[in-house]
Amino acid sequence: MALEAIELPGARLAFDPDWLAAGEGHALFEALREGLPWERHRITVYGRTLDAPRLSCWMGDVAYRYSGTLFEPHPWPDALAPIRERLQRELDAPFNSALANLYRDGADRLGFHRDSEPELGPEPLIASISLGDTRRFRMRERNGKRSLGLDLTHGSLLVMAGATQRNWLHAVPPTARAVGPRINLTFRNVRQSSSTSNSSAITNASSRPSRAG
Ligand SMILES: O=C(O)CCC(=O)C(=O)O
Ligand SMILES: [Fe+2]
Repeated sequence: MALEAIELPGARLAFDPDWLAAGEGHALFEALREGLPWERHRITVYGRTLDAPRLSCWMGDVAYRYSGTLFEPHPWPDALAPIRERLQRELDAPFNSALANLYRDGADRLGFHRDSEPELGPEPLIASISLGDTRRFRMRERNGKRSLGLDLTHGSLLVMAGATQRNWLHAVPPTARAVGPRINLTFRNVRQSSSTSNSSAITNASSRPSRAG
């Protein structure tokens, strides 16, 4: 299948449930699960510092600040090179960074947040690849009542662009269903000039009820 638009007011979304062939996705899942230096990030929410309820790994070419912490990137693993190249080619956009999240079971989660760090620019293009067990992705309007649920299946690609981060929040809620591990990769482009400077990003990030979820 190809990328198809998902109609949502004030957002630009596209989804391809089969972006990666199943076998390629399984090989990538195993390579990343075994090979990435998974960490439990510390996150600051409303002034409190907590362990994130999932494992993460920040990769790429530039440091990145969120929820009050500056993350030095890990180098790109070989397994991601063809994925990054294909995304850049197909979406005609650069991606100098990626955040990997490992949801070990249904208790691991990500609370409602926006990917609205200033370093991503006003209309970030974010390419989100899911591997492993399916988890439900939730979107909720920031200033309205509309919401959307989307099953992010193995090998799928979700693209968030345009005003999506301005108008919508997103989350991966916990589930009581028996689910196995899931890896999500969000490819982003971080502007180098502001990513290493000043504290406005910290203030901005720590006021969001974001990553603890
Ligand atoms: O796991 C997902 O599908 C979403 C990840 C996400 O929103 C993020 O890393 O900012
Ligand atoms: Fe996000």
